[in-house]
Amino acid sequence: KKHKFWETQPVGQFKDLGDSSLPEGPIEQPTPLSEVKQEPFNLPTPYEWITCNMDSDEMCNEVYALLTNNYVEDDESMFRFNYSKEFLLWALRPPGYYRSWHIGVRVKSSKKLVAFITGVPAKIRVRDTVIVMAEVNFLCVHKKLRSKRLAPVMIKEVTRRVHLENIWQAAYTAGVVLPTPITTCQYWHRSLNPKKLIDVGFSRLGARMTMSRTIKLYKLPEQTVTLGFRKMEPHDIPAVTRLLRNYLKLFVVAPDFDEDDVEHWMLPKENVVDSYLVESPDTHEITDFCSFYTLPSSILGNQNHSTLKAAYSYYNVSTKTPWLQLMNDALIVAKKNGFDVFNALDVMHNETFLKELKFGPGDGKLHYYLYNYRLKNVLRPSELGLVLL
Ligand SMILES: COc1cccc(CC(=N)NC(=O)c2cccnc2OC2CCNCC2)c1
Repeated sequence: KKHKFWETQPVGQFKDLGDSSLPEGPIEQPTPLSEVKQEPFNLPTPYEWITCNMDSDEMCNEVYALLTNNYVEDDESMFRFNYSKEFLLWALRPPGYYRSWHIGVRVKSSKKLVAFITGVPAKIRVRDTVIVMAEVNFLCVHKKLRSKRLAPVMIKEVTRRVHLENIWQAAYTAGVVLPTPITTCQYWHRSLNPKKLIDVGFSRLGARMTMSRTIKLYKLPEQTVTLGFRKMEPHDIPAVTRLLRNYLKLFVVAPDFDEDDVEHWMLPKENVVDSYLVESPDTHEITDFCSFYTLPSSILGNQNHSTLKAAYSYYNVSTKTPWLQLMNDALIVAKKNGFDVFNALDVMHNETFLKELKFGPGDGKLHYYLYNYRLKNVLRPSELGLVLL
């Protein structure tokens, strides 16, 4: 039976897809906190829950090792996401985070960490309503424990802990189709180091293309071209917040960032997130913004390379600098910082630059989901203003 678990959950069900009588909004009403299950769900006997204190370097190392060896791989199992420790600390400790939402499963006898799931709180606007949701991420079960039905109980446990904080909605993504996507995005890749990408099998040499012709095709200038293009700094937080809030209004689902959020999510952090802006030389107005996060992938089984250094497009705003020029400057700085590839989803206005800047379509899709919130219609990716890590 497909989706045995998801058919028991308050999510849009495939059978409801045609039913326009169902209203947009929460599927289940909040329950009184006294009625939320107070004790953790039962795990199979050999396992126990552990709340992962990411402030502990030892625990952070264990989480890092579990994900490095057991997290998401591409469809051909050639690459595996290799989130860094500093990235995980950034991703899991935003303003207002709950340590209790960093959930591990370990073997009672050996104390070995064998599974993980997380939530972080986020203010997300859906049309005109701002809702505090949990962004659920990093669901990982050790390769040796797959198909033991651990994932459903981990999802129920993170949901229970989210409910205990009086939060009733969540947002998450998956590479697989579950009931029911609010939108399905195509991912795109822009080669920055085409020789390495072809060596490791990420890309293939185009038909009638030589390696030197391919290198030439993807060549980028040494310097950015936009006057006033510079790294974001702390004093830019108010202006970047205004720019982002004004831009994200355009989308049906988007984060409702305040200055504390912008400080955490957008200020440059080495090896984690890069952000640049365009400050008009005469008026000193901040007119444009671009950002990307650092998510390397382990290369599985290649003699010459062990890591693919990938940049992932994050939030970008163009009000004066043309999209093509702004994003080409982002590619230029990414190349200068040693990234091998620049990835982007076809969300927001990204489709305006993807083809022109020589992005190629990836071979997979990323589906977005809301938990306990029904949308009347599926969204186009260009109506989505939310990028999850
Ligand atoms: C290149 O190494 C990979 C290692 C594992 C999986 C994939 C394919 C893939 N599944 N890619 C994405 O999901 C993806 C492609 C473009 C932009 N963001 C993405 O995912 C983000 C957002 C969701 N959480 C993972 C990172 C690629």
